Amino acid sequence: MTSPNDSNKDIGNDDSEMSKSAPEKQNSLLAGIIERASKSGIGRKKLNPSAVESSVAKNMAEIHSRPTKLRLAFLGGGSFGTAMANLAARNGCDTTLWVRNKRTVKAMIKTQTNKKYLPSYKLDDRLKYSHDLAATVKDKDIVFIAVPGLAFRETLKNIAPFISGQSIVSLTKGMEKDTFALMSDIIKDELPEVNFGVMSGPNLAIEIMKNMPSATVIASESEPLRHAVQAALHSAFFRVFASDDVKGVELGGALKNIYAIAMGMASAYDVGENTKAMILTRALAEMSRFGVEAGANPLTFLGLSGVGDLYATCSSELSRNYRIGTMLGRGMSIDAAVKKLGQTAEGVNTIQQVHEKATKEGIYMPITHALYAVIYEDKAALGVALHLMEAGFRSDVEFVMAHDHSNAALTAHMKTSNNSPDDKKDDADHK
Ligand SMILES: NC(=O)C1=CN([C@@H]2O[C@H](COP(=O)(O)OP(=O)(O)OC[C@H]3O[C@@H](n4cnc5c(N)ncnc54)[C@H](OP(=O)(O)O)[C@@H]3O)[C@@H](O)[C@H]2O)C=CC1
Ligand SMILES: O=C(CO)COP(=O)(O)O
Repeated sequence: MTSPNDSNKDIGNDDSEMSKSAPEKQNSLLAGIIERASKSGIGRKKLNPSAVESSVAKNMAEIHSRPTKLRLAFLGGGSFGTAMANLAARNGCDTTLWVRNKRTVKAMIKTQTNKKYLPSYKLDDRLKYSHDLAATVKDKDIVFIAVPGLAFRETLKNIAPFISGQSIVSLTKGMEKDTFALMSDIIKDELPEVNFGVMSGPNLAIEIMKNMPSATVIASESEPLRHAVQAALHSAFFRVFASDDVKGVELGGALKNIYAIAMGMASAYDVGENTKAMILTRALAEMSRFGVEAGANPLTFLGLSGVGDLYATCSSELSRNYRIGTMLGRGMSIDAAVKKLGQTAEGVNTIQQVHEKATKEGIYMPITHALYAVIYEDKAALGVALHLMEAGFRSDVEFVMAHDHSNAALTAHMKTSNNSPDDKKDDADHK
């Protein structure tokens, strides 16, 4: 099994990428796509490589010959803010990336790289950098925010004096500490007049920097804002889909971090594919159950921001949440794991928020509660996992067949005759 450190080596040492110019990188990537596309036709209808090539090339040429005139600010110089700002600049938008550290800004201007978070990737020449928050935000069409959830409210308060008609789009996949507020809630609190949206999907920043085809979702009640975000970021390598279910899209991005930690932990125990599939699918059940209680549409969880992002983060060591889980599974404490990671892992706070909220409101979230017990109550992981497996009979997809209470009664009956008082208590907690 690869260790978190091994994966960091992969991430940081892609020197061949650095030495290539942007057109060279695009050409070699295109060649790779064309080669894979033509191979995929073997044994069936053969694809004509030149047709694929000309259609992709036409798409790229169109994008670059029609640069949108959108003026964009991206706040947050971590991996995701940088990756998204780079996409927008490459699409021809007038784009400024705000970074809080003055020295980092100087270094970025000089090297056109983000040495701390994306060290191997040359950023687009047209991307501008600034340490001046007011100047970055003023006179922009859209302000994208990609700071950690714990810094989101403070960032909004700081930009509030300079907001006069700009739209705000949150790229953050977290929750506020202790308030259970999502980023859209914080925007409504701090800037009640503003037009806003949230963007979320399976978007591992490094893969985006490598131009690996990816997709995301912009959710907003405002159709013009949805279209503007699509125009700003859409390219041959990055598709932007639209939704009007803000809550559902945002919760998909925030909740999946919990299960990425669980899956990282499971991987440290070398579990099989059946087990991973069970965790992933029951995680999706928990996410949609929780989402519905919060007013989201359960079908949203079947989209890119739900199952899409859940899959990406639960299966990749590029996910920081997954790496936290792996470290926990190997016996490290949560504090030590967070320190070693040195980057944002929103799931660490989200587990606590969701555990508390679900307990208070009686929402059935067994995986979240189990993970909380292991991380914060020092319960043995294997014992907790066994206990989870012994939980009562339930229906598979609750929106197809509602949970059957006669099964719950049967389970309770079996437990009373077989199990210990502790099990009884836990079972009752879960109803
Ligand atoms: N990375 C990814 O693949 C993806 C991340 N996201 C989400 O984007 C958000 C940001 O993540 P990401 O970019 O990866 O995080 P990183 O850990 O890579 O970077 C965090 C950035 O935020 C800055 N920052 C921290 N605190 C503050 C503050 N109080 N005020 C201003 N800036 C601050 C950090 O600055 P400094 O370096 O000075 O500490 C750093 O530039 C998260 O919610 C994450 O879930 C979404 C999709 C994909
Ligand atoms: O949200 C992400 C990918 O979609 C990034 O996940 P991590 O924050 O776990 O790295």
